[in-house]
Amino acid sequence: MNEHKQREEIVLLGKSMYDRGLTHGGTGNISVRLNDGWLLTPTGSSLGRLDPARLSKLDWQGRHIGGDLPSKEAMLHLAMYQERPVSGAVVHLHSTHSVAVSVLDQLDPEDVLPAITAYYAMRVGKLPLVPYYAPGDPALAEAVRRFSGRHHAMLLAHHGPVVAGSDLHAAVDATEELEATAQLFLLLFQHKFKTLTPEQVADLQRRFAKR
Ligand SMILES: O=C(O)[C@@H](O)C(=O)COP(=O)(O)O
Ligand SMILES: [Zn+2]
Repeated sequence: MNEHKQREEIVLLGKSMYDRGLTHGGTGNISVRLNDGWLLTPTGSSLGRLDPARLSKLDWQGRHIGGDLPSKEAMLHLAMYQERPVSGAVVHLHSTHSVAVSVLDQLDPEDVLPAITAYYAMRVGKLPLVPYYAPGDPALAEAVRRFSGRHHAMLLAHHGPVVAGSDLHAAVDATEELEATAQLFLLLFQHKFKTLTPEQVADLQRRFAKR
C-alpha cells in the first residue's frame, strides 16, 4: 500500500474507533510502517479528527522528518517496530474496559486476561501487564521494548493497550478484540466461569498463527 493510502487508512480507522467510543478526547495514537520511515499520529490530536496531510513522519532513528509534532509515545512505537520486524502497524488506546482491567488487584502480570473465546486466543493470545510509567516517559518505551520481542499485544498499567499487527487492519482488529474481551471479563468477574484449556489455546495458535 502506498503512503497516500496508508495516510487515508489511519484517518479512516482512527475515526471509526473514536466514533465507537474506543478512545476519547486526545487519547491514543496510531502508527504505520512505510518503506522510507513510518507515520504516527501527532501529539494532542483526536483520533476522530485526523488530517492525512498533517500526520507526523519519522525515520528509523526516531527523528521527526515531516508533518506535525509526533505523539509523545513515538519512542514506544519505535521500540515495537525495532523488536518486531514483522509488524506493520501499532495501535495504542485508552479503551475503557481495558484500562479498568489494567488496575485490578491480583492479576497475573504475565497474562492478564483469560482465553474466554477462540477469537481472543487467535488475535491476542498471552497479554502481559507493563508496569506503570508516566505517558511519554522513555522508561515506558524501554519497558514495552522488553515485552515486544515475545508479545504483539500488551496492557500498560493505569493506561491502556498497545497492540501491533502485520498491518493496520490486523492491529485494530486485535485491539478491538482485546477491549471486547476486557468487557466480557468484567461482566464475568464475580462469577465462576470456564476458560479455554491450554490445549485448546495451543491448537488455535497452531491453526491461526498470523500476527
Ligand atoms: O496517555 C497519553 O498521554 C499518551 O499515551 C496518549 O495516549 C496521547 O498522547 P499523544 O499521542 O502525545 O497525544
Ligand atoms: Zn496513552
